[in-house]
Amino acid sequence: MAESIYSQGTKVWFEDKESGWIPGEVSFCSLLAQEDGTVELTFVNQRKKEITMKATLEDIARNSMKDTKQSLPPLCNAPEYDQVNDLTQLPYLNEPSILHVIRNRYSTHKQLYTYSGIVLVAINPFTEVQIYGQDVIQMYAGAAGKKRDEIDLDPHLFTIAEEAYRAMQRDSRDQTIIVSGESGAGKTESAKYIMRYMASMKSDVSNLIHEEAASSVEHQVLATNPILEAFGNAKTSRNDNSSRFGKYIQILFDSNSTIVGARIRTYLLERSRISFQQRSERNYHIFYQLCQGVASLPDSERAEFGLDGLDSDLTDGKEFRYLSSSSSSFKIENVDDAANFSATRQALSIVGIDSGKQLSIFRLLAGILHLGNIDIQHRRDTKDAIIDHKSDIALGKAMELLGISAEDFARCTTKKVIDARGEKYESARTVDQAVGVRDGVAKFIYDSVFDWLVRRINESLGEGSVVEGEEDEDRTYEKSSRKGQRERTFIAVLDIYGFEHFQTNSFEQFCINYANEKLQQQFISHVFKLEQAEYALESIDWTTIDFSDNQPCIDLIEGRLGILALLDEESRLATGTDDSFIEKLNSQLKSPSSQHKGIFKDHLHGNEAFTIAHYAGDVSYNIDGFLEKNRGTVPDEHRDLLMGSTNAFLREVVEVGSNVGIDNHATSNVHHSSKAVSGRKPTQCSIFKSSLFTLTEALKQTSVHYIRCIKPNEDKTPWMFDGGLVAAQLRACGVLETIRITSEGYPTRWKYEEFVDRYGKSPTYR
Ligand SMILES: Nc1ncnc2c1ncn2[C@@H]1O[C@H](COP(=O)(O)OP(=O)(O)OP(=O)(O)O)[C@@H](O)[C@H]1O
Repeated sequence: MAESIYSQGTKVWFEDKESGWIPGEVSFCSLLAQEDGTVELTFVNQRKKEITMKATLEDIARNSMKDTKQSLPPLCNAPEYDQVNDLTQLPYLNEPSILHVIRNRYSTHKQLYTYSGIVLVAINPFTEVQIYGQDVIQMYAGAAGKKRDEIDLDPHLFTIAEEAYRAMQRDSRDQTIIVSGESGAGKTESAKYIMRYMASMKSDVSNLIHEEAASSVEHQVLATNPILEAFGNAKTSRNDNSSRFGKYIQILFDSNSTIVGARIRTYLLERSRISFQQRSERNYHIFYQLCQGVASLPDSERAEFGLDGLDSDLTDGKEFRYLSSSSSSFKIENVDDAANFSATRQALSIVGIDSGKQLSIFRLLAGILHLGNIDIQHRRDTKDAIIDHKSDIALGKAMELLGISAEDFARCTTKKVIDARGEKYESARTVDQAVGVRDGVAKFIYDSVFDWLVRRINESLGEGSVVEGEEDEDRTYEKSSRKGQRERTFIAVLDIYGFEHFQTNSFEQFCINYANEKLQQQFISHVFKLEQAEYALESIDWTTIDFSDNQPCIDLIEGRLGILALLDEESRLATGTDDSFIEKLNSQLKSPSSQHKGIFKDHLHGNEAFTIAHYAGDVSYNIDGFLEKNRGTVPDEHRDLLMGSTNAFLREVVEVGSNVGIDNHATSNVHHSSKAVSGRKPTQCSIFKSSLFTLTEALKQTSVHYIRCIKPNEDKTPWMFDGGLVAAQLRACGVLETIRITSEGYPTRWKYEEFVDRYGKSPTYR
């Protein structure tokens, strides 16, 4: 059979600098030496270039040249496969063939979705497409219970939603739909369509989307979207509505498969955005909504908040430092912040956060904005920090809103208390330190407000005040839920940031890529198991097939003496700095005998960064700010000030914010059965690690479905397909890896009849 693979006229793909891949064909082939089966192959590509290669039949069968390890050109599929719904139906599974099908479906036929086995590949259209209406929902719901190839419907998000719903009903088992992809790829939009689909299963969805004041559970579940977006999304250079946190939303169903509530977990809200935004980016939407919508608030609050003046012409009103670190306009094209403010308020009311509580939230947000306007200067001739008197008004306003004494705040911010063998004395902070403390307080309050909101939504939508992680142990399928109904199973949507690799990568990318390593591991083992199951079904020997596991990379990050452990150790030392952290990394992880050799790599530019060989490629992390971001907390004096505030809501919020970390940490310590680190404030990475642990454990208990969102071009242009960009994302999200696994085994799949039809003929070598 090997002889006929590259017979004359066979279509192949060639790598091309300009277009990624271009077609070509075998123009001539001859068997040079019968004894070792050496064949000379001549190809001509689309650019009329001739390429000649010598290969043995063994090389051809293996698809790589033994001597050079060079690959032979991948084979092209026949044109009738150009639009297949499922990539795994391709007789030849290789990168160019996959790209060709996806490109053809997307750019020519305006089809966003393609299956790749258990994965749905979703390409962002960057324009409105009429495929999510009630009529379409009904079509997909109408196909209930049928297999994909038994229905005459295009691949769709709704197929995945429907499959999850039916599997939940059939198996009484929890389901998770993992939606991943890079920023702007369409995860949040996809997650919303799936949630709408679920919400519509027993209701009239047109009501759910348009009706103003319904209070059905479905409506409450959908109302979580605008709330989370207002508080957790921001304009970034890549996406005007970018989610700056990960979320796992479980939609809870009773035994009649009716929605009875929802439960939300969130991961790692980006805190740094509160005090600083890059050029052309914004702070969280809610701040602009509040400034633009303040006119709609009662007069007393309007005066108290001190935001007036901003509601006239925001483009040149940059009164608030926290909203003006980027030089861009405050406005987002086609976004009406004032209208969105009323939508956010309405959604808050729907989930049971009344207007009194809403004002309490806005009071804290206004407090944060004024806090940012407190100027910190040098005391004359020294480096010591003092609060500039010109910002006394901002200080007064911020502290009035936060219910804290301005004098106490000013003192604690400019001076720190040092405890030297039981004797306490005050020492001045530098300006940088004081600014860091001021911003740290703002970030801490905002993060706590976010945690509080999530907890309130969970209480109101069915979870009660269950601590994250606890319910995984305690939970039974018959756990009682709200309104006296019984929660039986859930369908969850995990909307999580994909693998990130920027010019400069920091703590956030490190955490995100760590999460992706964990999810990738589960994904690959899932795919591998399915592959094995298929071989078993066909009675094919699969014992020789191996796949590369990313466990060594996970060990490097979360192992006992791995990067996270060293980061935490250094963060807890009063003397710890970013420099001492990287020195520690280098000394502990870089020795020639280290088990992490090849995964923890030298950085070309010395001690500013470290490099990890991730499954999706090498990423260098700049260590600047790692420790500060990881500590992520406020000094004890400030915590005391916040906890002693006369603003009862701030106290409540700070309590929730402080406990989220501690609960997580305690849970993770139980899980890992290591000694509880009592009295220590959990660091950001330890909180993240334990919430990831809880997540991966939860995923193991559910049946998982995968949606990989892909950004087809950087310019957000509808129907434009940049092959190189798409290939990189398919690699990062594991689609190409699954193809590789398949290729390690049996990459060519023909139906018996097709096989006889093609290979039943005699070889065509001359
Ligand atoms: N199915 C779709 N139909 C039409 N437009 C879409 C669709 N999916 C995404 N978009 C467009 O792409 C933009 C980015 O999508 P989305 O916010 O869902 O990306 P994301 O992957 O969640 O990004 P981030 O990680 O930054 O939150 C949307 O605001 C919308 O304009």
